[in-house]
Amino acid sequence: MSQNVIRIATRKSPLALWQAEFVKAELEKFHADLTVELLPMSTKGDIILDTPLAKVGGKGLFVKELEVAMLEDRADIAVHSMKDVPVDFPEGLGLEIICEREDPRDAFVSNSYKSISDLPQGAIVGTSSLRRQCQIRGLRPDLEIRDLRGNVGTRLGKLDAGNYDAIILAAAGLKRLKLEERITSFISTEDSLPANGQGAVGIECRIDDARVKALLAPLEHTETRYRVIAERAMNTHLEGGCQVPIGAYAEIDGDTLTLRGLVGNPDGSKILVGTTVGPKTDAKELGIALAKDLLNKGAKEILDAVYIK
Ligand SMILES: NCc1[nH]cc(CCC(=O)O)c1CC(=O)O
Repeated sequence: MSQNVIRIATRKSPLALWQAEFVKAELEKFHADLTVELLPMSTKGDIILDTPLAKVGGKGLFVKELEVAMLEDRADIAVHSMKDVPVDFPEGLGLEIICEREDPRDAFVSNSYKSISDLPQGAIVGTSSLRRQCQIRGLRPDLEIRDLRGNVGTRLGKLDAGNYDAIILAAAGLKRLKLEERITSFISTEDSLPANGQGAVGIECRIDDARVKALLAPLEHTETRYRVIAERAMNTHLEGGCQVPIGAYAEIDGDTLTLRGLVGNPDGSKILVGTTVGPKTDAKELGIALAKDLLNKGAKEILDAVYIK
């Protein structure tokens, strides 16, 4: 590849394109003579739209095609929402960069009600995330959760069509798409612990590509990396894919990292929580320690029951 071009493999959804454009702008800001090209493509996860995500299964539904493009040298990098990035990477590829995190919270969106607690008895809430479903049902067992698929615009359209009383989306996605005014209220991380990596964008590339790695280096955000490493380590140790009711959220104060974790069942009748605190440089160990703590409390039985369904 010519010395001053970087090709970004990206999904075609508005959010994926926003993220790719964001990385393009950042790269061009740091490297005045660099040309950044976007290579938009469809992934299996974009094509299978009529099946609930939890049933489609398969890690990396949204990333495989992008990875093949990098391995075949049709693209140099791929930009991902960290919460959708699988644990393992194909040989030759790695997650080189984690960019600064956007708002990690879940957002409550409704045309009629102000918040989860404002919803009437038996109201219908849209989400396809077992993690969100579990925590909402934990707060309000009377609510009815209905599946909600599609990209952010499609989901808002289904709310506006009257199919739901409220829907839950990641605040980061709405903010990035300049749809922040659709957020009725933010759900605190106490009421809905975010998914590991939520709100953070990561960049994958060929691990032996020194040229690209040097160009990407200024986009790294160290604090976000520690937080995401801790969250992902917890998830990995629990053997959680992206479609399980697991929440993991780390915050840093000075050199101290506090990681909170949650495992539950989809109907919210069982919810386990735990916290670990330690030096941020031990991020991975803190994540594993919290996973072990949750397993000791019975997380495995809860997760096994979810996987069987
Ligand atoms: N699961 C899809 C997905 N992947 C990343 C985001 C939002 C942005 C982010 O978390 O970085 C979303 C949408 C949502 O969960 O509402």
